[in-house]
Amino acid sequence: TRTSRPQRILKAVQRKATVGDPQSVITAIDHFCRHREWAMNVGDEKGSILDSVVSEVSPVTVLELGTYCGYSTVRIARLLPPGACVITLEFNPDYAAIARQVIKWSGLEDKVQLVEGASGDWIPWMKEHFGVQAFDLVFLDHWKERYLPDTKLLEECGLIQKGTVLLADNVICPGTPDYLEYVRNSPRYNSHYYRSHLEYTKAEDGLEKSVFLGY
Ligand SMILES: O=C(NC/C=C/[C@H]1O[C@@H](Sc2ccncc2)[C@H](O)[C@@H]1O)c1cc([N+](=O)[O-])cc(O)c1O
Ligand SMILES: [Mg+2]
Repeated sequence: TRTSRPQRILKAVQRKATVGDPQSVITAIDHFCRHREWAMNVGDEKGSILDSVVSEVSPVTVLELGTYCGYSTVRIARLLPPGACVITLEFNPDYAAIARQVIKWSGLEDKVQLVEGASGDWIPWMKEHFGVQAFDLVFLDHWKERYLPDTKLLEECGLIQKGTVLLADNVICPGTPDYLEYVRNSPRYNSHYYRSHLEYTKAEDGLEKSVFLGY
């Protein structure tokens, strides 16, 4: 049967990128998705905003919800200092298998912990299983209807503390209205919208950065 789109993205990485060079992996995926087949990576334009937030926060522990092919995982991990890591949750085993190979090709496997499973099942175990005290940065890019329930779950589990930064993709397209309403109206978050475009297109989209102010 036909290969899957994630398999074709991995092939593009293996053909065009240099092992151990994360930037070449990012460039290969962006070129493939801009000129061959669109795919739901955060992309180069929103990716630059993601980079600036990661650099500004300089996080020790990052949680990514929704790995897909590992594009944003590589973008985040390449900016982390030694000792810092990103835990990324992926529900689909086929996507997870591709992402592991993309992350390995970039040479960043030591900074990444890819966990197969659903965010709702894994978040309550984060402290016990990974020894996480609280996340410095959370990148939300999974099922859009899970953004709000998972944020509330992270709060309940004490994984969001004063200063934790939430960065959410697709708050305009496909859109996460209930999440946006929550973080923008809650007195416990300071929110900012970074206007941009849906990856590889001219449609509007953006990232919402929300800093937790504590209880
Ligand atoms: O639907 C989108 N993203 C959903 C992403 C979902 C990813 O997260 C898990 S679900 C999961 C992972 C972890 N825990 C629970 C569920 C899926 O297996 C997929 O890898 C999307 C759509 C568009 N678009 O234009 O249509 C653009 C984007 O940038 C998008 O991110
Ligand atoms: Mg997205």
